[in-house]
Amino acid sequence: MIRTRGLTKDFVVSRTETVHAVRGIDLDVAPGELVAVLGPNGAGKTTTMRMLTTLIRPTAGTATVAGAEITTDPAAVRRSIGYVGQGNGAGHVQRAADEIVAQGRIYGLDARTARRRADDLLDALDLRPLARRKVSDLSGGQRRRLDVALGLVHAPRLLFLDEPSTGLDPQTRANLWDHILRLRAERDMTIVLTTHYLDEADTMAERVVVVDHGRVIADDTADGLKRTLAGDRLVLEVAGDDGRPADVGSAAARLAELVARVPGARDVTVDRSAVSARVADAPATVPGVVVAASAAGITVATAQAIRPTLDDVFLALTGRSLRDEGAPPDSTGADPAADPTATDPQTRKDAA
Ligand SMILES: Nc1ncnc2c1ncn2[C@@H]1O[C@H](COP(=O)(O)OP(=O)(O)OP(=O)(O)O)[C@@H](O)[C@H]1O
Repeated sequence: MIRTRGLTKDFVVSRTETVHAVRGIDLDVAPGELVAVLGPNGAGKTTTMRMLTTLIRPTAGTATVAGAEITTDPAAVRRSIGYVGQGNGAGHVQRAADEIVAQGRIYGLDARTARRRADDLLDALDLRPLARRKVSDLSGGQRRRLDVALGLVHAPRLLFLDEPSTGLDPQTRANLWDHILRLRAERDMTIVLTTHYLDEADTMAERVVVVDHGRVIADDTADGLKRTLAGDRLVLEVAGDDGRPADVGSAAARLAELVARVPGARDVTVDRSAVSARVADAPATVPGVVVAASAAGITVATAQAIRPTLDDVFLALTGRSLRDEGAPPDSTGADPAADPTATDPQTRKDAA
């Protein structure tokens, strides 16, 4: 459904300053996949999505989206895709239902089909009671559902969602996702989304593509990434025979030796009565270690199997936390984010 090779975007901000927003991305997305693109601020997620949706032209590289080349046949790409951007695309004075119909008409649907599709989407996205409301009167979550309806009115095979749930409360996010996943199942859609929410990428996506400084630095299932890049952590607490610190310390040291023998165990550390280690599968490791400890006369008082998060994955990959917002952008000059007038000449041309 998507194939990119060496996809690159430089923004020439001034004669002395070029932002290397996307630095040669190779990405393949199969039909029906749900892929989350994850990365810190300024990583190049939106720029990549804007190239794939033909809103801006790449500086270099190739990309085929839904069977059409983005630079030579952008109209064919646009017919096959839906795009829900970061801002609210919906106008402010139209009524919700009219907005969807108008969008359908823009995509070349005849009036009847546009109305029928709008009707279906109002039901599917729980917008029916709001159909006659002005867009400006809708809440953030309702607006976001309307945005999704606008992205889906021409029944695209491929849907791009740029941070679909940013700013929504947890319940509204969950509700929006229920709707999106149901529609995806009904229509057999391919979905590519960007998100800042690690849990969202973790639970919704079958595949997570981690982007940093304009490059793909990891690409796997969330579980695969965690297994190979972060690993589980095992934390065991020993109980001393009579509670004396010396006994506890020596029991912990002996337990650490046992843990170190677990195949694949690494970073084994002892902190007073606690032994901690990285292992491939912590829950599966606990019983064997507890039995071996007991056979050696060591009582394990508590055992915790700690699964890594995608943030641990990002930390392992980059040494930074994804939760630290405001990662510095890559540029050969000053920070373009500091200059609100900085725009890409190509963007201006495309927007015109
Ligand atoms: N029109 C533009 N002109 C100049 N620089 C730009 C332009 N658009 C994006 N950039 C820069 O390109 C880099 C990548 O931006 P992009 O919006 O793709 O990041 P992102 O990963 O989507 O970030 P966020 O999570 O904050 O939305 C940033 O350094 C950004 O400042």
